[in-house]
Amino acid sequence: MIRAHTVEQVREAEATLLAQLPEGALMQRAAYGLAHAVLDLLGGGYGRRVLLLVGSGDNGGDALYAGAVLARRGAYVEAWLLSDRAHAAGVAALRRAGGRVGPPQPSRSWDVVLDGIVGIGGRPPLRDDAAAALEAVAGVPVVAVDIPSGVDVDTGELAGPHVSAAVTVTFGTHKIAHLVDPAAAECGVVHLVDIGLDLPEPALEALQPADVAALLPVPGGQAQKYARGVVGVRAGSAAYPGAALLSVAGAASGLAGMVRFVGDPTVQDRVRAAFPEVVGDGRVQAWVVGSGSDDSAEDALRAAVDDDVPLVVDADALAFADLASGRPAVLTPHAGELAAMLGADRAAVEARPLHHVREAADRYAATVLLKGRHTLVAERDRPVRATTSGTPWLATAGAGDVLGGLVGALLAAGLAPYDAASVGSWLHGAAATFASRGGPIVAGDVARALPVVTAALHP
Ligand SMILES: NC(=O)C1=CN([C@@H]2O[C@H](COP(=O)(O)OP(=O)(O)OC[C@H]3O[C@@H](n4cnc5c(N)ncnc54)[C@H](OP(=O)(O)O)[C@@H]3O)[C@@H](O)[C@H]2O)[C@@H](O)CC1
Ligand SMILES: [K+]
Repeated sequence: MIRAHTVEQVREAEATLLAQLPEGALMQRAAYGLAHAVLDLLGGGYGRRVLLLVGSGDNGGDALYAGAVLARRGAYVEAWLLSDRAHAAGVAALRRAGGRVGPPQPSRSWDVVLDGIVGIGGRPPLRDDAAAALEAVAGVPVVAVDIPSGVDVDTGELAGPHVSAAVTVTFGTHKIAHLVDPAAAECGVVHLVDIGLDLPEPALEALQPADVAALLPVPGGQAQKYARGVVGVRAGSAAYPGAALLSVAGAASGLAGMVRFVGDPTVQDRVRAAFPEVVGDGRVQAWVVGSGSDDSAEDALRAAVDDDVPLVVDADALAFADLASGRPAVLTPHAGELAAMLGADRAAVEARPLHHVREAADRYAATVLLKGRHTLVAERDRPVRATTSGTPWLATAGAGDVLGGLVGALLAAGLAPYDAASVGSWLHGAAATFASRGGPIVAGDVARALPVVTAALHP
């Protein structure tokens, strides 16, 4: 599991550890980890040209000490101090190691910039001098120290000019901005340096393959189809038959024992032709409702709610999500749908996805899965789960229908809504990555890749 903590949690853990260690020890751990990540990125130190952007806090201190390590490895290192209160011992260490301190020489070109402007002590927006420094080095790859300066650490929101990093080297634990967009998209590859912090329950987490493998219901030797769970799909319409086919494709991933389909008769024929294993109405352990349902969405959701089993509420049915409130249910909006559910603007949801997904989980008393580059799953009193599997090629028509069906299958198989949503989202992203191999995909490819990706979890 990748765990992310708030600034306050990190500060508390840091204080405990600082009291037990000699002065400066934590910063030395951080700086060594940082320097080695830079050496990895550059393929060595000798002859490389490194510019440090140094603010007034310990984030700048990390950059200065890492700069000293790099200078001792033969790099040419210059520190551009953005404050006259830069970390004094760090400045002295860099000078002793042969680094130069002062405004950068205009003619010089840089292999890498270390962003030590602000870390977890920064309060966006960045000050003008810091923003001007970033402009001056535009185009040079940046390694962000702890956090790309200018992003909001605890929310993942952006506020004005900020660093776009190739690599972010963070310390002790991930921070929320490393996992939540739009900030997460500015972090590049995130590298965690263990500095020995003892941390509480995280504010946010991201499942890793081993977590998904542990949560996934796997049939035992005595399994039979009904006991493995039956998932029902109420989706599609004469106008949108494809949505039904893709929802069923996700549901028929093999993770539940059986799939039922209920819907428009013409759509039903097409579903049966494409999926001979799918049967008609009857008892289910979970319903998936809404994609392509057009104006039958409300009736379909009411019928599903009457069965009193866990639900996936998707697409057209989200307009009636109140019906699922307080029930075991996963609501699966994209940003536009979530905006409509909350009476907000789509742009506001995209700028503050974490805030809005939490608000929806609270308002609807349900599990809310907000689709996006890093999908978020929120439920009251639980850490939000961010999905980091996936590929940009997954932004394709019908992919959401497959996801809804898949989450429904996991609910039917016995996972609680929070786990079904986050495990389903992870598998969906992993299947997309597998199917894509770096190239374009369609939604059906994602569904077809699900069994392979699932099998790979239990080698
Ligand atoms: N926690 C840990 O376990 C460990 C932490 N470590 C490191 O310490 C870092 C935290 O250091 P920190 O607390 O000194 O704060 P930091 O992020 O350097 O910035 C604060 C300074 O920035 C300034 N400033 C504020 N807003 C600004 C803005 N918008 N634009 C421009 N400037 C702004 C503000 O200046 P002032 O307002 O006082 O002028 C303030 O003094 C952490 O991220 C990690 O790198 C590791 O060494 C070891 C383990
Ligand atoms: K930084």
